[in-house]
Amino acid sequence: MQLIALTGGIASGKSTIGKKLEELGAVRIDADQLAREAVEPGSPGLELITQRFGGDVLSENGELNRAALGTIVFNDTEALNDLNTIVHPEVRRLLVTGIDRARQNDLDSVVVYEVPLLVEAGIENASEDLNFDAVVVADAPAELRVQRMIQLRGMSEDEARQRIANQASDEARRAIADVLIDTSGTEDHTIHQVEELWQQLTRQS
Ligand SMILES: CC(C)(COP(=O)(O)OP(=O)(O)OC[C@H]1O[C@@H](n2cnc3c(N)ncnc32)[C@H](O)[C@@H]1O)[C@@H](O)C(=O)NCCC(=O)NCCS
Ligand SMILES: Nc1ncnc2c1ncn2[C@@H]1O[C@H](COP(=O)(O)OP(=O)(O)OP(=O)(O)O)[C@@H](O)[C@H]1O
Repeated sequence: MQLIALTGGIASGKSTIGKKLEELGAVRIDADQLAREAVEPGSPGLELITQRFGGDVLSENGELNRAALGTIVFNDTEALNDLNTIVHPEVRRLLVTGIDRARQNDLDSVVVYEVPLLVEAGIENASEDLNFDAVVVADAPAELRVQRMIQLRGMSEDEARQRIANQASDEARRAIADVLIDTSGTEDHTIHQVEELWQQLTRQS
């Protein structure tokens, strides 16, 4: 089994790359998805969030109101740290379960862990004991990512900049990259690089 970390800033194209790798045969594990599972209704994670942030972060049906919580935590570093402390251990547990499952299903599988926060506090320890075979970084300038968030996701410019301000710098991510995928061009350009990466990965195994 090969374990690949796929990281990048918000709206850098991680999902575009992760989905293509999955199409080519990789097992994709998405940290954002695991973070959602960690706070499903009835979960200890959601209970802890309600204790810390109050009932206003729940919607009427008892689910997490993500927009409300996002507005709080992306404007308050301490609140974001508290949220990370609640959610990240459970993400980590779900990740290890996912990796074990992939290994049991196929010893030769290529597992791609798509994780926005690999170099930030909370998740960075992952690289030490998980032993990634390679770290792939989706790389596009922050300004371009702001434009994507505004145009494609309907975010305000302030919101988009706040999200970026709460993440590591492009330089910090580049410093841990074994493979850099330039996502500043067309999607076809990105996909082409992913196909080349897949060829390299499967030649090795
Ligand atoms: C604050 C929440 C509810 C906002 O939800 P929302 O649906 O608006 O965003 P979503 O979860 O889809 O995340 C979108 C992107 O925001 C960025 N982001 C999310 N969480 C964080 C964080 N803790 N720190 C910095 N950036 C973050 C990432 O680039 C991510 O890909 C949610 O992001 C959350 O629960 N975050 C804490 C858990 C976490 O760290 N998730 C990231 C992967 S483990
Ligand atoms: N060259 C490119 N490579 C990848 N995505 C691109 C490119 N050009 C434009 N895009 C668009 O930019 C957006 C990138 O979103 P994507 O969900 O792949 O990023 P992400 O890094 O997973 O974001 P998030 O951190 O929010 O999960 C998509 O809407 C995609 O269509």
